[in-house]
Amino acid sequence: MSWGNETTAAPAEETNGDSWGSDAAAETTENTDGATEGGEGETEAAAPQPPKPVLSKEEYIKNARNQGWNETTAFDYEQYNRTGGDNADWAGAGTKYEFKGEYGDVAPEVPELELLLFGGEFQMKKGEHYKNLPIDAAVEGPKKIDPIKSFDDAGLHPVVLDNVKRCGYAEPTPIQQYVVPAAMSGADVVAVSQTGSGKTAAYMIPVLSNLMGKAKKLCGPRPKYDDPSYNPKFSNVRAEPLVVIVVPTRELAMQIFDEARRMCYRSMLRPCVAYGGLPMGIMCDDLGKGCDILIATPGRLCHLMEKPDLLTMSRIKYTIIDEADEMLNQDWAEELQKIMAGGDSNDDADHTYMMFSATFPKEARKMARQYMADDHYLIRVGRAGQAHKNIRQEIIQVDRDSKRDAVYDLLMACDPGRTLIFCNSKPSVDLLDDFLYNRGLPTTSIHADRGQREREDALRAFRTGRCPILIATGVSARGWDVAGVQHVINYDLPSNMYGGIQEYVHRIGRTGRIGHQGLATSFYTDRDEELQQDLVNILVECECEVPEFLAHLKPEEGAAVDFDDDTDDEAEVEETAGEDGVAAPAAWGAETSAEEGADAGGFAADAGGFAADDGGFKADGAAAVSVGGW
Ligand SMILES: Nc1ncnc2c1ncn2[C@@H]1O[C@H](COP(=O)(O)OP(=O)(O)OP(=O)(O)O)[C@@H](O)[C@H]1O
Repeated sequence: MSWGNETTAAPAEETNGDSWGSDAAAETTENTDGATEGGEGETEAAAPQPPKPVLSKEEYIKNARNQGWNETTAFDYEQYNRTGGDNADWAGAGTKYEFKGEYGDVAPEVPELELLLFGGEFQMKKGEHYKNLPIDAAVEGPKKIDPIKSFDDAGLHPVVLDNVKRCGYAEPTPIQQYVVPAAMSGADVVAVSQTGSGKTAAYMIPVLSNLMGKAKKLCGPRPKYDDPSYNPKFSNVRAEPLVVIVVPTRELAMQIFDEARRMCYRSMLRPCVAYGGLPMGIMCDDLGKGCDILIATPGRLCHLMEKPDLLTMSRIKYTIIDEADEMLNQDWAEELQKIMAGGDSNDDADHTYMMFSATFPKEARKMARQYMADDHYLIRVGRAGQAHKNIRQEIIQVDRDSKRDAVYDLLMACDPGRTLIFCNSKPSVDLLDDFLYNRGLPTTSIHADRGQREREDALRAFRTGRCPILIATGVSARGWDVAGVQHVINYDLPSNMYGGIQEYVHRIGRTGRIGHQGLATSFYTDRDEELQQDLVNILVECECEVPEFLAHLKPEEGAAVDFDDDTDDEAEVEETAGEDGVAAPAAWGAETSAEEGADAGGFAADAGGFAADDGGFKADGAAAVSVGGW
């Protein structure tokens, strides 16, 4: 596939990353100064590589075009100071369905908006390797959950069901099968499943469905547009949301806002978004038109909570924390405390809390419990922190000084396609962007020191394929869902200081989403030793090749991988406490099979799957159900 100008507008299906790319990694190691293919011994024995010819800028550009990479797009950074950037709208000001008072129970369709929300050629479609997603679910909670087998049988509000179909969600993913009924029951939920497994819709669908039936009664105030004294400058109302969804990054807030706009289409519920960098004027104007669902980053939300004329949290019924382990991090402690207390609504018995993530280390699990009702559900598909087999992981040993050349060679050896490159520091992002751009590659970059306009433009350029190579710091990329990312490159592996193995799982999870395949290549240097055992464990679990230089860390033939983080002490205690035929809690790391669930005296629940050969799930998943904590 080429990335010429025509291809940038190609439908997502054509660029869905299903190809594993070429054998680029192997080729690269041969091409790269100082980069090695094999073990340390081999490095020492390798003959010195002849120096590479230095090409002129024009020659580099020509080579990049010959390889199929499209034209580079120069960003005029001065422009941001002059005009505020490109002329596209702020993502936070995205158009949404505006329900009018005169509508009856069935609001009319708006074809242009429908096209905008659901017809996006860059919206992700389910991939053909969907059946590779883990299906084993472990559920702990007050009651047995009957997983939903289809959205039609889930008892959803018809408007939500319609919107689910418009999104092209033919059947619920494994995490949705359990979370939808649990959340519809009004219970608190903690849910963990792999990257790209549909956690956003898992909470959005049941929560909006629950509210839609009572929307007329519950919706927050709206300006009195038909009042003769209405004045757009002064007639704004206070935002009184029913749902608050808190996410750690601005880009994720915009993305979840998009999902909320889709699911609220033709309903009375009005979603708004608040994130740092979005001009206060635009944000307040939108909040002032009425807000029922608020998606926000923690800093901006806390800021708004101090302005009671703009926002009250007193009517919140659902508080949802996405990327919960990141949000439970000490860095956010103050904000999270404030948000979870929720102003005057905290004692409201009618208040549901939910937390979601792909990773949930022990420490975060302990903290999460303090916010949840005693009878909350814990729903886990696969192991917490598990990557999945749709991502082929390759680790290349590279000399630290040769990384730039190595990444250039790697890109030039790959089929052009959306590629996300992670560095650990902002200066590294800038330097690498300059280096690759000057070699004719269509790069753009994003990190926390960039202005919001630049960040939005960079992500838009990446999404549309205008700049198919995006270089980023890791933390900002949690949760990103961009169609057609076929390659993730860890230019720097995330050492423990940068989030360690959890961060690695989130980063590589930007590819291989919802049944697509993808490639993740990581450069390993002598500084990455602290990560080596965790890396090998993940590679073995996902049946990826362990490179020769790490082979000594593989578990003995036939031995299970030892994940240090599998169980909670509390869970171990409760394992002996099964009562009335109800199973003890499933350990965090353990796979729970139907047989195991049944043996443990639990309910062996059908995962509600579909035959594997039609691209769906195998119907052999199970849930061990238990009472108590996790
Ligand atoms: N039932 C479904 N059928 C098909 N596609 C779906 C379904 N549910 C969600 N999707 C799509 O799957 C993609 C991934 O979903 P989402 O971003 O919610 O994953 P996630 O589990 O939150 O990932 P991460 O842990 O990386 O944040 C999205 O593009 C979404 O539109």
